[in-house]
Amino acid sequence: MTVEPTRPPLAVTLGDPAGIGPEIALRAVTRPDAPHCLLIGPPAAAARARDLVSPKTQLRAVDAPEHCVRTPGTIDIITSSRSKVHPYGQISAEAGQLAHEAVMTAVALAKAGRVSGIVTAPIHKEALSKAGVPFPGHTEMLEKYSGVLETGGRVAMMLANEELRVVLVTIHVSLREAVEQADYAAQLRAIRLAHKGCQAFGIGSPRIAVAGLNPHAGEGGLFGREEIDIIRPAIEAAQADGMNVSGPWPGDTVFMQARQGKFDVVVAQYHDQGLIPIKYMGLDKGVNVTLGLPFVRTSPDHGTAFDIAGKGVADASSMIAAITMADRMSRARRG
Ligand SMILES: NC(=O)c1ccc[n+]([C@@H]2O[C@H](COP(=O)([O-])OP(=O)(O)OC[C@H]3O[C@@H](n4cnc5c(N)ncnc54)[C@H](O)[C@@H]3O)[C@@H](O)[C@H]2O)c1
Ligand SMILES: N[C@H](C(=O)O)[C@H](O)COP(=O)(O)O
Repeated sequence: MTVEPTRPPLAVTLGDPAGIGPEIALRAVTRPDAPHCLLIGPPAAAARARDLVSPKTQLRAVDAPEHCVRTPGTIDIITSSRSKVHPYGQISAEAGQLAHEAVMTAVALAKAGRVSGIVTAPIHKEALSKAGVPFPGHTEMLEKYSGVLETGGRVAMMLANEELRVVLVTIHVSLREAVEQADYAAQLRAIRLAHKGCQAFGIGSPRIAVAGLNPHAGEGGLFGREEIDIIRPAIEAAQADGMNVSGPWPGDTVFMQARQGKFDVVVAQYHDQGLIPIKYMGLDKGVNVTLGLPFVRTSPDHGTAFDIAGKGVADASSMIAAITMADRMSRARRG
């Protein structure tokens, strides 16, 4: 039976063709209970993944989301013209370029409201860099391509599972740069985006905890003054704006407290401070959400896993969770 879609599909980009992205995407979108999805990526990678995880599925090339028809056993795909097969597990400029192209296509469709949101399979940052793409990851790319920067906005990375939500003050930079970048404006921006992001998840007045930068949140200045000079003033400004925010809390215990229910979200100062607690709870559970965009974007919480690509053993749970969350968020946005 063919069902005419009533709302645009979710765009699912295939990520780096040398990684597990195509296979987890195929596994996720061919589930019987999956929402309507449109794949975007290189045709050879899609066909190889289909052969690996869902050989009976037909891939149908379409040139626009409006031409998608939801048919059991068939998945629509917008393909790039090139169809070379990339060896699994190898960093290459061409694979990075193909991954980048898919994201650009998806963003253009999302900005025009022609897809309900974007779910991105993992890209390899070194491949992206080899391809000359001047962004370390999707988040920075989406901030630029979405037009958010032009309107004076910024985005933030949130990672969430069923027990914990984390928003980062700084993302893909060295630890040294993270300390430099975690200034007053960055603190306030992350707090505000965490506040709005939680509201989008239905939490009216989210309890936001801000983690300190230094051991024991600086221990009154004994281990650094960032908490006193930068983080606390930003928290006070956010409180004056009516947000339910507290801290700076010691980073080694604040995630445990949030998981126990004391906070709805933790604002973490740098990448590994925030993502280790989430990933340690299981790569199968977390979802990466970009806050501050004019459209929905989610992603699994893991990378390209070159070590297992093509072996058919990649766990698609996080990809499935990312698609489920994007579907839920896009329905909530549409009302
Ligand atoms: N959303 C994204 O685009 C995204 C997210 C994280 C990392 N990355 C990038 O991916 C590349 C590789 O990163 P990494 O090696 O640090 O982390 P990784 O998440 O790719 O792999 C870490 C370990 O977890 C395992 N693993 C990951 N996903 C799995 C899955 N679905 N099923 C079973 N096992 C899984 C891998 O086999 C590996 O042993 C890097 O370039 C990194 O920046 C991209
Ligand atoms: N920091 C993310 C993680 O570790 O899961 C990852 O690198 C993906 O980031 P983007 O969504 O910006 O590609």
